[in-house]
Amino acid sequence: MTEPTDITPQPSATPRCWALIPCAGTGSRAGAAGPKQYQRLLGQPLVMHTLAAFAEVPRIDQTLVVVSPDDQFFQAPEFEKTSFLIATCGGSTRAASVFNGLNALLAEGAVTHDWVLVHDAARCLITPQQINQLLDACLIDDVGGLLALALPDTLKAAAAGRVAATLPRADKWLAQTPQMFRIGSLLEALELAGDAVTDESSAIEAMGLAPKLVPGSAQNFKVTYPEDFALAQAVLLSRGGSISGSAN
Ligand SMILES: Nc1ccn([C@@H]2O[C@H](COP(=O)(O)OP(=O)(O)OP(=O)(O)O)[C@@H](O)[C@H]2O)c(=O)n1
Ligand SMILES: C[C@](O)(CO)[C@H](O)COP(=O)(O)O
Repeated sequence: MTEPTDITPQPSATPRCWALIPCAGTGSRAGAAGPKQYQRLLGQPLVMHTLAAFAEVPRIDQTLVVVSPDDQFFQAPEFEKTSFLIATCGGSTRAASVFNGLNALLAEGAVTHDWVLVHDAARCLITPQQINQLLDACLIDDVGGLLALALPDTLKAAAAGRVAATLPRADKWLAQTPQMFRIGSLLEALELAGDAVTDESSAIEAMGLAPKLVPGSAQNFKVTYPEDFALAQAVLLSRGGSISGSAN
């Protein structure tokens, strides 16, 4: 008698790496006319600079951009033949957008054992080299990790607008993105953590795990305030970028 065939889905021998780009924020602190991720830097929408970096990393199998349900930006004809996927499942918080995006990845054929690199659309100065450094550090790690910057300045605690204390900073890091974890672990962690967490690492930490800190770059800042647009464009220019398309 022949053994029954086991049709239970098995984790693939080599897990795939997906990128998930939360792009559903309103950019309220940036003071622009519309969402900051679509403001032009060197003539290109900010998020296109972000996506260009991921497109240059062969180990990223597929990139999914999470936008708000009413977002029309990627419906323009020029995006008909793009290499990335769009999911209109953005939520009211970043955590909700990421959670919904992870489920969209599973619907696209990802499995829970695969890796996901979650990266803010608004961090448009990320480089393929930095993404590769995170991959190198985390693909051999049980938990995963994130790009982060060791605190470069003296750290003060405040009370009513005055210094209350100078804090030790040797163990302090600024969290950046990408943040890289197994899809299944991150889904479970976000489900437990809820909407309050502001990054993926916080959710994983709440499960009692210690993500790896991978040194990033000060240039990988998040465009957050009005003055950040000019700074980001200056960095792009310093890397040899030139104005293309219609400048803003
Ligand atoms: N509901 C949300 C909120 C944020 N984001 C995304 O998460 C990234 C980082 O968030 P942040 O800089 O806080 O963006 P905004 O929420 O857009 O900015 P603000 O807080 O100033 O309104 C951005 O790429 C943003 O588009 C998202 O996908 N869904
Ligand atoms: C995820 C993040 O980029 C880490 O620094 C950041 O927390 C997201 O920004 P937010 O303003 O906290 O939503």
